[in-house]
Amino acid sequence: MLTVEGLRSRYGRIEVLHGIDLHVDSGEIVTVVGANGAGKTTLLRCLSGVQPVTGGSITFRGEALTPVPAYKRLRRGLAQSPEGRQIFTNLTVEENLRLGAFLFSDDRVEKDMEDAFQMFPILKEKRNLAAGGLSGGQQQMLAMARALMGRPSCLLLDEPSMGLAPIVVQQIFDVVKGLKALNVTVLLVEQNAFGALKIADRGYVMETGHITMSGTAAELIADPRIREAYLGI
Ligand SMILES: Nc1ncnc2c1ncn2[C@@H]1O[C@H](COP(=O)(O)OP(=O)(O)OP(=O)(O)O)[C@@H](O)[C@H]1O
Repeated sequence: MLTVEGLRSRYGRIEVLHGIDLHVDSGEIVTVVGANGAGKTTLLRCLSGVQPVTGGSITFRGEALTPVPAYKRLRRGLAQSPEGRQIFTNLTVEENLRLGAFLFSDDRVEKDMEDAFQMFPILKEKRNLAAGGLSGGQQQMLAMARALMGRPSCLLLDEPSMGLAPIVVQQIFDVVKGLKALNVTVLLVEQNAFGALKIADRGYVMETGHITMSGTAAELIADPRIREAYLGI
C-alpha cells in the first residue's frame, strides 16, 4: 500500500533522512521505532507532504505521492495524527471531529462520529466542551479520532504515547490494534518501542536517519540488540 524507497530529506543544508526504504502492506500495523532525533517525525512529515523530499520516492496505492500536495493526500486516503496532537483548543470536541470530516457532507459523517465515540467513549461525554480542557490522553484520542473522520485507508501516527500515563498508553495502543478490524492500515512512529512492537505486525528501527534493522515484531522483540538498546530488558 505504501512504499518508500531511498527517501532523503534535509533541513537547510543538513540532511536528516539518508535514504529510507520501507513498506507497509494493506491491513498491516507497521512501526518505526527509534530514539529522540532519529528522524521519525521527519519521515512522517515527508509522507504527509509538509516536509520537502530531496531524493527517493514514495508510492501510495500504486501512485507516486511526492508530486501530490499535502492537502490532497487525505483525499487519496492518507491521514496523519501529528506529533503534539495539534487539535483546535478553542473548538469543542465535536467541532474538532467535524473538521476531520471536511471532505464529506454525506450522512455517513454522523455515523463516523458515533463510531469515534464508541472507540473513545470519553469524547462523547465531553463532546460539547472545548478541546483545550481535555487531558493529554483525551487530546491524543481526539487527534486520532479526528484523523479517522477523514476515512483514511492508511493512518500515520506520530508518537501517540508521548507524555501519557501507562494506563492511557495501553488504552491508545488497544485502539490502534483495533484499527485492523476496520481495515485501516497503520504506520506508527514511536519512542516507546516495546509498546509499539507489541501491537505491530512488523517494525523498523531508525537511527540517525537510517533504517538499521527490520523484521517481524516478534523477531525484533526477541533480538538482543533491540532488547538492550530499546526495551531496557
Ligand atoms: N525544523 C527543523 N530544523 C532543523 N533541524 C530539525 C528540524 N526538525 C528536526 N530537526 C532535526 O532533524 C533530526 C530528526 O528529527 P525528528 O524530529 O525527525 O526526529 P524524531 O526521531 O522524530 O525525534 P522526536 O522523537 O524528538 O520527534 C534531528 O537531528 C532534529 O534535530
